Amino acid sequence: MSKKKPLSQGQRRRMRANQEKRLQRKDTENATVELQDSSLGPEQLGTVISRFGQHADVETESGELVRCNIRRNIQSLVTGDKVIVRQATETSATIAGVVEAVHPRHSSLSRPDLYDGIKIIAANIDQILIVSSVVPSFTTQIIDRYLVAAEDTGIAPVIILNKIDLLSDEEAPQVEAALKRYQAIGYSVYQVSSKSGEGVEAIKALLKDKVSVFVGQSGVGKSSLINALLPEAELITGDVSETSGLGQHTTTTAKLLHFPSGGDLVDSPGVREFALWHLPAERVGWCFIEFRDYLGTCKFRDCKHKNDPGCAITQAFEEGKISQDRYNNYHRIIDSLDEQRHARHFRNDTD
Ligand SMILES: Nc1nc2c(ncn2[C@@H]2O[C@H](COP(=O)(O)OP(=O)(O)OP(=O)(O)O)[C@@H](O)[C@H]2O)c(=O)[nH]1
Ligand SMILES: [Zn+2]
Repeated sequence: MSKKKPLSQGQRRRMRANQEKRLQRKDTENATVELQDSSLGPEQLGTVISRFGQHADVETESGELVRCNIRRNIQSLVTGDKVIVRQATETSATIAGVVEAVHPRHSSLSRPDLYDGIKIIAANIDQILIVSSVVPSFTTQIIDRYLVAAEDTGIAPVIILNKIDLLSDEEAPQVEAALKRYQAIGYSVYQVSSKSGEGVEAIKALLKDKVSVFVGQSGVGKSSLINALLPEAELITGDVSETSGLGQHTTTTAKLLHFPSGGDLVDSPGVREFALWHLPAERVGWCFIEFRDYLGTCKFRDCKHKNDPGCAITQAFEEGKISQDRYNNYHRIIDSLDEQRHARHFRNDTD
């Protein structure tokens, strides 16, 4: 008769751990079964209207807004995502559906995040509307920074100059010339006044059939412009607000809204603050779209495109193929990125 050897402490521990794992697995299996048992309907296509914690508000193809649980295997889910949902057939509970899967994104907006490195804040955006204003002063520096940030995402940027009711005859020629330079390199430019309504119809046409975000510095008139286009919008303020009777939650998360004249808006304080953060210098050059033809043809691979011998960018600038303004703004951006990097370096040193 063979006598079983008593288990060692280590073996006991391992066995116990395995049992616990098995039980946990059963738990999750049960949870899934429970959801299936609560009679979920067929799969439908939907769009994430907003995401908060473990839940998402999804608009189904039939236009219904459904608060959903999110399947655990879904790694990332943000406003604008196209999803497959199943709705509970008996919908007395607040949570009335499940997000089963996410379709691949054609674009995403992200911002730096203290913990994760990069945090995606919205998906499937078609165009970034860069709002600038003639007041307090018109400046291409800011526009170019936003253009670079937009080009980096691969989402098409459009330039909107707001408050044209305040444009003086004195300033007008200089502003017009700057806008023409943007058109010459391929950007669309719109001039509006959210106050007088001038140009607003053209913006409505621009928004149709697209998902747009408005970005720009504080005070340029983003809220005013959105109000002119979306009169019934509960504009995003970062306060707690209600979403279609589905209960209270904080809407600092991006939210998708429909324009009555067609097209969608994705908005949040975070989206509006979308800006240039750290990009490698080569990437900044590529984001100046008229530089692309010349990139890679400079004499030195690490060319700074400044006083370097054999620089194709500087040559193009000298030949008038790149404007003085854009050339200067490129160097301003590169210099400011260098400063940021130094500041970060210094902070890290003192940690
Ligand atoms: N004259 C004039 N004033 C405008 C126009 N659009 C906005 N304003 C004014 O500009 C100021 C700033 O407008 P907001 O819409 O709050 O600007 P914002 O870009 O949303 O600003 P933040 O909320 O700080 O990001 C307000 O006093 C508006 O009334 C315009 O077309 N013409
Ligand atoms: Zn160069």
